[in-house]
Amino acid sequence: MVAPATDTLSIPIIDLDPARSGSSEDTARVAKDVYQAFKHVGFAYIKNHGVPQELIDEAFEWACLRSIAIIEVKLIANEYNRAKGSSHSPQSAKDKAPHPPEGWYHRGYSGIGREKVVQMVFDKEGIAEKRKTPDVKESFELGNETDERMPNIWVPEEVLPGFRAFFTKFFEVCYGVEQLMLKTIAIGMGLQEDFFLNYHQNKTNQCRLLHYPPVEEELLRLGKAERIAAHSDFGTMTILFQDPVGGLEVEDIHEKGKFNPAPFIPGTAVVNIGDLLMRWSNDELKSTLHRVRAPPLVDDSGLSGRMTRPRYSIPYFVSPDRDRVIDCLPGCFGPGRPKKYEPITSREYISMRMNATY
Ligand SMILES: O=C(O)CCC(=O)C(=O)O
Ligand SMILES: [Fe+2]
Repeated sequence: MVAPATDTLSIPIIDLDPARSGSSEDTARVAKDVYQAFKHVGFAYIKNHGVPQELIDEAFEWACLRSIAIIEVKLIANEYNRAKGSSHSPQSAKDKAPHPPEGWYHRGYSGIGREKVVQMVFDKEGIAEKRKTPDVKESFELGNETDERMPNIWVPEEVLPGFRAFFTKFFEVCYGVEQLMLKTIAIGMGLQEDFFLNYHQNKTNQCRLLHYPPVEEELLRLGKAERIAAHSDFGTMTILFQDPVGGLEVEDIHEKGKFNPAPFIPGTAVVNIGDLLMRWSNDELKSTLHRVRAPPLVDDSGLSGRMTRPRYSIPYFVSPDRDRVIDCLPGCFGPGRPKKYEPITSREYISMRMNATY
């Protein structure tokens, strides 16, 4: 059943449960809703997605308290250090897992200002210009434990015991959501149900722990600082868990440049289509621009110098296996509907976009 999130917000809420446990008619109904959402909005909220709430809570606990946040980690780390008689500071813990200099090798910890998300800007000068307005965020990236091209870069076990084991499990559970979504998208598009699954065998996905520290609200509103600038995601789709703070905004499909809030809705994850699936479908499914700005004001007292609350989010980026060629899907081109894009491998496209952000 699809329900609008609010009167003004066009992102539908889709219950995945019938597609998991219902009849083939139930699955077909969910698949139709998923297809409509991605065709008309590019975004959907999914509920009964299959990631238990306790696991999500624990993931945020790691992100907020034990992993990447600076202030909170200090407290935890100090307690931990006292107990262990060791001398790790939280910053040095993060510095023990640094993101490599190459943009494409997207693993490990990136401090504030390290990554600057840009939208289709690839020339050096253009990128340098964009970097003048930094993204005020820090992140930790991890992927499939068996990925040989991009091995994970973990904070050492003795510094953050249990972190690696937890996120290895979390990553696998998210893969289950991915599989269900890929199946419903394929059915919704009239393809064999395992069509996309066959392109996503190697779990070349990426899970990211994002922390946007407090920043002066006015700087965000004036565009002098950004949390994450307007961009489209690169791969097949993104499954995003967000905290209740808010700030995620999605471009209105009918009005370029107008961004609508995508607030936290308890019990849901946000799913959006990435560029590769848009290319694959000859633009039938939309890779919609989105960004993170200041969360909505609770009271607009106009005080300057006011700080925003920190925001945490955990996106799981789904990409096709690296060597697979993404070419226009059957049924998405024909007489009077030419292919809009050249075929490209998943690796080529994603590396090109990633390299522009570091
Ligand atoms: O923090 C968020 O909600 C958005 C993150 C995002 O869009 C991204 O990392 O691509
Ligand atoms: Fe994104």
